[in-house]
Amino acid sequence: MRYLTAGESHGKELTTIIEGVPAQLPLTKEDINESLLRRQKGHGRGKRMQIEKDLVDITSGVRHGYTLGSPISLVVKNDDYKHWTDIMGEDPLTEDVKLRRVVTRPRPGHADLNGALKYGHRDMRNVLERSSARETAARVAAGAVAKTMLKQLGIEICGYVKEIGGIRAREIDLPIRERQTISEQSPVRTLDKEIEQQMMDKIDQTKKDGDSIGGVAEVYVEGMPAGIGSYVHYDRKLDSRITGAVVSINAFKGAEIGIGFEAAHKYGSEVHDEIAWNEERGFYRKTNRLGGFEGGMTTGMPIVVKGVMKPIPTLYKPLQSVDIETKEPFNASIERSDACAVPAASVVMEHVVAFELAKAILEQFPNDRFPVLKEAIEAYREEVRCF
Ligand SMILES: Cc1cc2nc3c(=O)[nH]c(=O)nc-3n(C[C@H](O)[C@H](O)[C@H](O)COP(=O)(O)O)c2cc1C
Ligand SMILES: C=C(O[C@@H]1CC(C(=O)O)=C[C@@H](OP(=O)(O)O)[C@H]1O)C(=O)O
Repeated sequence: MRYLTAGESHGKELTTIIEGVPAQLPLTKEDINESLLRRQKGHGRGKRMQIEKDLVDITSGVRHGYTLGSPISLVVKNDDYKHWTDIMGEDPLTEDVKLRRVVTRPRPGHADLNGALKYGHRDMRNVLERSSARETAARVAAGAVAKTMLKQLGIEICGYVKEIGGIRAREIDLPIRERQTISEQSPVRTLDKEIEQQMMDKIDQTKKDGDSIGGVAEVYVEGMPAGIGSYVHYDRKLDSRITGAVVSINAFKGAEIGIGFEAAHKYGSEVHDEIAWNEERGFYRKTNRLGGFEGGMTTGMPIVVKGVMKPIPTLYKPLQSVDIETKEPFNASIERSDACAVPAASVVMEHVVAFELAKAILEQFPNDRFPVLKEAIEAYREEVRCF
């Protein structure tokens, strides 16, 4: 299974094409819309999210609520496009618009300058339109299809916020359903009610100061069978695929599995999870410090992945940069931006991880027809339990 996305931030629409989804998987647009709307929520976002109402149109690959096995295309309209037709439409730019709206001032921390150097664009709008995290709506749409498949295979996934601007959530051990409900109700999508208000205050203060903040999101998965992924080749190691997918999200700078970087200063006896066995579960680990992975394969324990998001680069508080035409230094000033998008990004992270998990499952089991896949996974789970 693979996917491509297309679309500019202020263009007409975003398109996602997913290839390799098995036939006969029950799939409706409500499954996808729920995810899209969740991505739009979260304290700290700017005015753009009040303009958009992300709803999907499934334009191919699904009939009467079931996938066909053919490519699935998903379209999400940009409601903001109507305000940008002179700049983003098909007609040539008028001189007046050129003077007013050509972007020659790169923002530190965004893709503007590198993209201009690479593709030779002197109007950096040609870069920022595609480098914008608006594209994450299209990725969430793909992930929602993957999540729908995983759910029907008994695999549940949830993303939430662990830290915003230095305010950390406590470690709270909850079953997946509670994680889903609690994070959903939280305006900052955290599981820790006690620090929720502090996180919001921090975001509000940062916004007042014209600055931005980042944080840490976590994704938790229950129900993945042991032995998904492989140790035999570098590009089949599922932990590396997942962390790669996390770092591919706009503004994500790192990812860790389980205790991650903490392992650097602990003894082996404090890190590795002891193996146990009982009739009901088969083999399991007594603890889960390694976050559900050993040797690039799932252990059957919950998967725990964290991702760190840097602060948003577009700041009201100006940072120094240099105009690419005049070569004069200037202080960047902006019209609108998110102050903190970690809550929204936790939803994006949930969906990119879901896609990688679903893809790994489809590589390992019969993947043409969903009912056959489901049976094969059930048989495999039983085989592993009785091993
Ligand atoms: C959900 C989400 C919303 C974002 N919103 C903004 C924004 O409003 N302004 C901005 O400058 N960057 C925003 N970003 C981050 C930029 O897209 C990102 O920093 C940029 O593409 C450069 O990529 P890099 O930070 O990964 O190097 C957002 C990221 C995410 C995941
Ligand atoms: C549109 C989304 O996020 C955008 C991501 C983004 C960026 O530079 O990454 C910049 C902002 O866009 P605008 O300049 O139009 O206000 C965010 O709103 C979205 O998440 O759907």
